[in-house]
Amino acid sequence: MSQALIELSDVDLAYDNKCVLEGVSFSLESGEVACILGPSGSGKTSLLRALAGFLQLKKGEIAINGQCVASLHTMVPPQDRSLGLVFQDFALFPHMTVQQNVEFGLFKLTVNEQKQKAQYYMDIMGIAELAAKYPAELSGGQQQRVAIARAIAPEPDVLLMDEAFSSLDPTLREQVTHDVRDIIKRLGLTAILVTHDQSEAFAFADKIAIVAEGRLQQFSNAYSLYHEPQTYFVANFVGEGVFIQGEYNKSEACVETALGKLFTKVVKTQQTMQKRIETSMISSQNGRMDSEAKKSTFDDFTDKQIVNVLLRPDDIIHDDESPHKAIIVERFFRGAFIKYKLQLPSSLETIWCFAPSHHNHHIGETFGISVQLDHLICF
Ligand SMILES: Nc1ncnc2c1ncn2[C@@H]1O[C@H](COP(=O)(O)OP(=O)(O)OP(=O)(O)O)[C@@H](O)[C@H]1O
Repeated sequence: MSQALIELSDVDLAYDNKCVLEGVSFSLESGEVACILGPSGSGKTSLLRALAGFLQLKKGEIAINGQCVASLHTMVPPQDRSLGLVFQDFALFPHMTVQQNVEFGLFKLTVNEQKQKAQYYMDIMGIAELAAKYPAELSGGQQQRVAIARAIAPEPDVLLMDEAFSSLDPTLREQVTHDVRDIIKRLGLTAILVTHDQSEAFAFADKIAIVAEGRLQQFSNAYSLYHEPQTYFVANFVGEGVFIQGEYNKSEACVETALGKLFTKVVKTQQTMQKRIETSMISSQNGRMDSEAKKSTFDDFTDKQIVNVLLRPDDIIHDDESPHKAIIVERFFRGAFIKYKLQLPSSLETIWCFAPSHHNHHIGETFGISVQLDHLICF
């Protein structure tokens, strides 16, 4: 098994004994790209600062390349951690040209080597023709490329970026995010980006660490975060979706909701407080149950227990043949599809539904819906 390049073990962070994050553990292998994602004030930047060597740990350990760089009693300074840093405001030296900025971290090399290496990374970042310009003469996107070239030119083990794309306008941002990921992957760099923007995290990262409510909620790839959320917070935070209530029916081994009976199999997760159910099939219309569901156990649930069932807009299909009807309370035209907010008449709960754009209905109309998903998440 390959060794982790970065390993955080049971890390606690605090300011003046006020805890920000507790028990954070995850690891990254060489060449992996990760994002730290979470709401404002959740501790993303604090975690990056701890990785960079600007914030002392309260507990736990951070190792880079197998060497402990941070613990309660250890704080290897930033310059000795083999890191490249890119900040939200790029922090370029305004009195230096692009070339001088990129050469800045190469002071240990001869002048010739500095020029060659700077040229190489300016070429890679597509900024070679800007070499003689000053930061004030560059666009935001160009400044960002210079900041990354400066950070990676000394060939650090790890590239750390704090909201590195957030000052770019949305169109440029999507393209630059894509290009930078491409370059990072081509160079085989290991990188961590802090962001509050989930679509940026989805586009950029192999793995995403979601921090909120004082802890690491989940560390996994985007698909797992969306389809297999481990906590109620992640289910709510990632993607779009709502919870509707259901009642666990032990004798029929299903969850009864306003959209019919959902037949399920229980999947054990690390969570002890929260329960996740995975359906092998939804049979709200015909009451069927597949063989996997029959084999299931429901040890975590008691009969008639009320559970919250996560429904994503893409789980709800406009289906006029369905016995389940819903009233359109809001609609958002999105070009290729329409996003409808629907109210279920029997429970007054609201759910979302994506329908193709030609399924053009208006507020107040009622239409048929069915649930179509291969797994279902309940808490
Ligand atoms: N130097 C500091 N001294 C005291 N408290 C701090 C300090 N820096 C951050 N905090 C607090 O720590 C918590 C986490 O802050 P942090 O900046 O890490 O969050 P964040 O997720 O990066 O937020 P944002 O997305 O808004 O930048 C916040 O409650 C913040 O007020």
